[in-house]
Amino acid sequence: MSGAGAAMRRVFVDGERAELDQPRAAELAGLAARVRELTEAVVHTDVDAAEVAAVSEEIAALTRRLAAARRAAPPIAAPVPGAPHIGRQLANPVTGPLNPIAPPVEIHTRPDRTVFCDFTLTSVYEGPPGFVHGGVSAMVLDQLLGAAAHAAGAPGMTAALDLRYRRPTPYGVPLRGEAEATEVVGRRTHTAARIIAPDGTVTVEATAVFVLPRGLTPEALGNVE
Ligand SMILES: CCCCCCCCCCCCCCCC(=O)SCCNC(=O)CCNC(=O)[C@H](O)C(C)(C)COP(=O)(O)OP(=O)(O)OC[C@H]1O[C@@H](n2cnc3c(N)ncnc32)[C@H](O)[C@@H]1OP(=O)(O)O
Repeated sequence: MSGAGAAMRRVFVDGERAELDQPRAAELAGLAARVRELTEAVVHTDVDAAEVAAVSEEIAALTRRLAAARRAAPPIAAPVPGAPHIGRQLANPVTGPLNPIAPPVEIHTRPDRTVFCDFTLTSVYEGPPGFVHGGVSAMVLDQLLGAAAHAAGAPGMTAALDLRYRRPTPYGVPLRGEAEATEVVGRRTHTAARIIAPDGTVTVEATAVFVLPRGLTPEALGNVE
């Protein structure tokens, strides 16, 4: 086996990546949360030039301190019996608590194997003035659709993603994402999802096809019921 399937096998099956226990993951999640606040402060700051220069220097020094002990690749969470595999990618750009660029979005699975998330995007994700960037909506939906395929017991990589932007998506307000698998055919899982604004308006609809890479089984990836 080669390519993505082989890489996933090395990380999730053979345990090639560093696996963090919960207390260590929580420490680093706290660090990432502070960096998210920093990012927002940078986007909105109006301090004077001297202060910008001084803060830039301090941040560069902090970066050097963190880089003093650097992993070769992002770590994953140690497996927890019964917990979904999806939660193991701690640095995922959508859901990863360790990744400052992730909102992060927490995805939940219902007993009927549909998935949902409640999340708020800040103005750092602005695309058109006052609204969420369409690529950011796509990224959240891709992850949510992937989670729906996973929840259905038929995970895979995104092979096709189709989006319909019905209305602009506001930021700074609570959004709801919903997704479900609609059909599983061999290694292919068809899924559908949407983002819903607080007034109930569906702002973005998406469908996607996920394909399990050749040579991998859902069971091999673990935690698929
Ligand atoms: C395994 C992962 C588990 C991870 C653990 C759990 C994670 C829990 C949630 C995570 C959620 C993450 C959500 C973000 C997920 C990404 O971001 S993935 C990154 C973006 N995607 C990629 O990089 C994929 C790149 N593409 C590829 O690697 C390969 O094209 C694929 C998708 C693996 C397929 O390769 P292949 O197995 O060689 O494909 P092939 O044999 O030609 O086709 C297999 C079947 O799929 C169909 N198919 C192939 N491409 C398409 C297409 N574009 N449209 C429709 N059908 C297609 C074929 O027609 C065929 O169907 P059948 O004839 O069997 O009915």
